[in-house]
Amino acid sequence: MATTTEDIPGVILAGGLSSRMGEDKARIRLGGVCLLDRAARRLAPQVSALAVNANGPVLFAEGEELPVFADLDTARAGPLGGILAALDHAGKHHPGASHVATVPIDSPFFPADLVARLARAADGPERIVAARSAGGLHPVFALWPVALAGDLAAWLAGGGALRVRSYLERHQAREVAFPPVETPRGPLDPFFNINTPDDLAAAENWLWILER
Ligand SMILES: Nc1nc2c(ncn2[C@@H]2O[C@H](COP(=O)(O)OP(=O)(O)OP(=O)(O)O)[C@@H](O)[C@H]2O)c(=O)[nH]1
Ligand SMILES: [Mg+2]
Repeated sequence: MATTTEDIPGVILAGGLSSRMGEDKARIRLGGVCLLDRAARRLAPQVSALAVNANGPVLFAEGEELPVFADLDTARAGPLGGILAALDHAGKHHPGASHVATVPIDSPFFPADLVARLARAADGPERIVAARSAGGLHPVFALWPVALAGDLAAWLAGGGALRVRSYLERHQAREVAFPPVETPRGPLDPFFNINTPDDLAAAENWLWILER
């Protein structure tokens, strides 16, 4: 099976607490554009439909109204809670889709060929495929089989580890390696992640370098 991107819906994971940032990361601006709009712009051309997982109000600065859904359980289960909600959403709204693509809200430079390359590595309807770079494994940048919705729900309900990595190991996920982005100031990890105000300042700097 080589999954094509023709029927892979995408979900932006924005359901976290943003505690290290101190304010909702979906709303903070990078180069004048809020992170939610940046993620949507980058993921939209790669997927068949786009939606947002969030546990609070969502504001679309660019006027685009995307479907928004919360975690199924009010107990915070970390990113896996958002991924389960994404599988549930896909099962209801995209019955032909075998996989859902997820990206986090806080990594604005992710590859334009992310979903296509992950999809090429999906060799079966129950295969999870996650992204890797020189910085390590990035388990929230992944393709998730809709068929695993029940298994993931049971794993979380049964007290399974909340670490996404543990779930990937359980299912022998495949990994796809992505190269660094070459810039005049050296290599940039395409999965650079904004968790703190310092990270945001560093991202502003990378954006300036990339847009020169
Ligand atoms: N749905 C959902 N998503 C989550 C949860 N926790 C984290 N995420 C998402 O998982 C991705 C990685 O999250 P982190 O950057 O580690 O955590 P965060 O909650 O955003 O920020 P911190 O509170 O500073 O750790 C982001 O896309 C988050 O929105 C959760 O409990 N539920
Ligand atoms: Mg993060």
